[in-house]
Amino acid sequence: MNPALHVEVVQRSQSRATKDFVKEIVRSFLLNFVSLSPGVILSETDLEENVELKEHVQMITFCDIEHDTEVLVTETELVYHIYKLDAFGAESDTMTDTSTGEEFAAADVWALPSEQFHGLWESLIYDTKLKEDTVRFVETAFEFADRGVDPNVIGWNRVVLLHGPPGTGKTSLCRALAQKLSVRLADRFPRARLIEINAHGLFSKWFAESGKLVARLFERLEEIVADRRLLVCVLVDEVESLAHARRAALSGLEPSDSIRAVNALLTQLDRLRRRPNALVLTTSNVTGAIDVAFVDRADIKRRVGPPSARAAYEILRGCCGELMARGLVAPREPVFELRVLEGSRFAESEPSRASLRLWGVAREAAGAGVSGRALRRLPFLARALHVRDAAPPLPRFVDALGAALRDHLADAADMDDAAVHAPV
Ligand SMILES: Nc1ncnc2c1ncn2[C@@H]1O[C@H](COP(=O)(O)OP(=O)(O)OP(=O)(O)O)[C@@H](O)[C@H]1O
Repeated sequence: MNPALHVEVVQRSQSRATKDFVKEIVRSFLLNFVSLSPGVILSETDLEENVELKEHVQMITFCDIEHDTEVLVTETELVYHIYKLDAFGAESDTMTDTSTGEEFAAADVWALPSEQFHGLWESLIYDTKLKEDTVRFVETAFEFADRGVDPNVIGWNRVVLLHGPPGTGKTSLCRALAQKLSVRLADRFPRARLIEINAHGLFSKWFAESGKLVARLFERLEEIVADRRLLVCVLVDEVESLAHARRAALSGLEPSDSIRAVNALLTQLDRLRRRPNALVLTTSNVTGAIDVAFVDRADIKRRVGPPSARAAYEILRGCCGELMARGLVAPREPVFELRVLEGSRFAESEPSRASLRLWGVAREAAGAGVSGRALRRLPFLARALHVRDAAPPLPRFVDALGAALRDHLADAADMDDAAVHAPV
């Protein structure tokens, strides 16, 4: 038997059916298939001919975690995850600065799986198995916690550190990971929350009060993690800012109670990671050692870099698809998958010309180390600045993307220049 294929099923919010019922109708629907392709998503239009599915199911995703290629239904165990999306978005856990009465969002709290993060996982494209490996790491860590494996005997913990240059998708990947875990671990944890701590804010403007704010924030967190059936993912973005704050405090630039506040936050996070239902997710733009002990001990440390040429091509291909679907680039025509493009059959042929040019843009972007964030902005810049007609054909739009990329690179070079010549 092959490794399991995970089938994620989004149940419609208004459906009152039980999970077992939904699983059964999806299972019998999938009996019609001989093989399934990991990564494929069946949306409303694909499901509308089946009356029951149409009523209860919004989307079915075959996850690409274990498999790269098509699998035969008869030879693969299908593992079903049925869930509804939370439509409410984040609630800010606000606190009040007692000295001024001002309100401050110390953390944003999301109920997972959230509608807001739906599709985020699929939208992140890396050439390596970064996403898949990270899920496996965290799942294994929860399995060890479940079985009570002694961390003194075998080194493992539930602290994730994603580090790398800005705009490479670290924060998005943390959110997507929390969402994925809420779906995959639903048997163990029927409910899940993502808590994004506003560490930057806690220690910049609110220094005088930050000790009290940290204490209150963690009192709330303690209440939340006390529920063992709740998965609690705590995200601390730009964790190096904590180390900076502490260093500034130690060097006498900041008042001494702020040292205590930063240390309190670190101690609390350290304590939190020992709770069997908690996961601490951290990101950093600094690649070297970060002066924060509990992060140093993170077992799940991954470097996230700018997209490779292949990943950049996939990102831009998705962008072109979206603009064609919205009628902003017309007519609709295929942008080929890279492996199809690489097959000799398509090389240099008319239908593949736009794709080949897009591949050229992707290679240029990757060669210059353009981030995923900047890549996702290129289509907007191309459309705003480099095409005049309402709906340009794809080849012209791809040329505009190339022009937008060159603008971006020239701007980046200007900024570097300005940084070099800026007064110190
Ligand atoms: N590899 C990628 N694939 C797809 N999209 C990406 C990729 N990298 C970045 N993006 C997009 O770039 C945007 C910025 O991502 P995000 O804020 O998560 O990056 P970050 O690394 O946390 O940045 P920063 O360090 O500046 O906070 C997101 O919209 C994300 O979708």
